[in-house]
Amino acid sequence: MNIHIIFHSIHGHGYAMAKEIKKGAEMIEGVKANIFRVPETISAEIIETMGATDKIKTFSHLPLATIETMVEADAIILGAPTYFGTPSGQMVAYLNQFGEEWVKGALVGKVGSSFTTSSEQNGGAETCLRNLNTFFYHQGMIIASVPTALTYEEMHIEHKPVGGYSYGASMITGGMNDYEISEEERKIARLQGKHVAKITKALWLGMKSI
Ligand SMILES: Cc1cc2nc3c(=O)[nH]c(=O)nc-3n(C[C@H](O)[C@H](O)[C@H](O)COP(=O)(O)O)c2cc1C
Repeated sequence: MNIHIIFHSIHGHGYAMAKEIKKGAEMIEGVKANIFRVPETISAEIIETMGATDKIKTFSHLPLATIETMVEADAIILGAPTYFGTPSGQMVAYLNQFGEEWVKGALVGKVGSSFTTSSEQNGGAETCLRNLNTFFYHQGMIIASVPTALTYEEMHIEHKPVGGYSYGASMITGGMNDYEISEEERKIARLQGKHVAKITKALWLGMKSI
C-alpha cells in the first residue's frame, strides 16, 4: 500500500511534519509512505525577502507532485501552511488541476487526511484543515481524522500551546517562523500517519474480498 504525503512549505515546518507522518504510517506493516512537494509559485526574490532561500533548499530535492501522484496512491495526506486562514495558494493551485480526475472518479474510495502549520495558535489552522478536507469530499474520498481521544495527554499541557486536533495534525511555527516542531506535535503527527495507514490497510484488505 502506498500513502502519498503531498505538502507545500516555504520555511520547512511542513516538511518536518511530513517526515513524522511518514514515520507513523510506516509503523503499519506493508505500508510505504512517500513524500512529494507541490510546485512553488512565489518568485525567488520574494522568498529571499521572507528569509527562506536556504530553508526551501532543505527539501527541494523531493519529487514534485503531479496528477499521477494522487491517482497512484491508496491514501493521500495533504499538508499546507495556513495563509489567511486557508491553505496556501500553492497547494490550491495544485488541487485545482483535478477537475478531470473528478469527472473520471479517479480518486473515489481513497483515504484522505490533512495537516497544516500556522504561526499562531488561533491563526486559522482549523479552517485551513476544513478547507483541505473539503477537497476529499468532492473527490468521493474517505476522510481520516486525528483520533483526538488518543492525544488527550499531548494536547492538555498547562500553558503550553500545541498544534493538532481532530481535523488534522498541525504545529505552531511562531511569529518569526522560529519554533521547532515540539515532541507533542511530532507525536500527534505520527499518530495521524499510523491511523491513516491502519484504515487504508483495512480498506484495501476488505475491498479484495468484495
Ligand atoms: C501570506 C501569508 C499569510 C499567512 N497567514 C497566516 C494566518 O492566517 N494565520 C497564521 O497563524 N499564520 C499565517 N501565516 C504564517 C504561516 O502559517 C507560516 O509562515 C507557515 O505555517 C510556516 O510553514 P512552513 O515552514 O511550512 O512554510 C501566513 C504567512 C503568509 C506568508
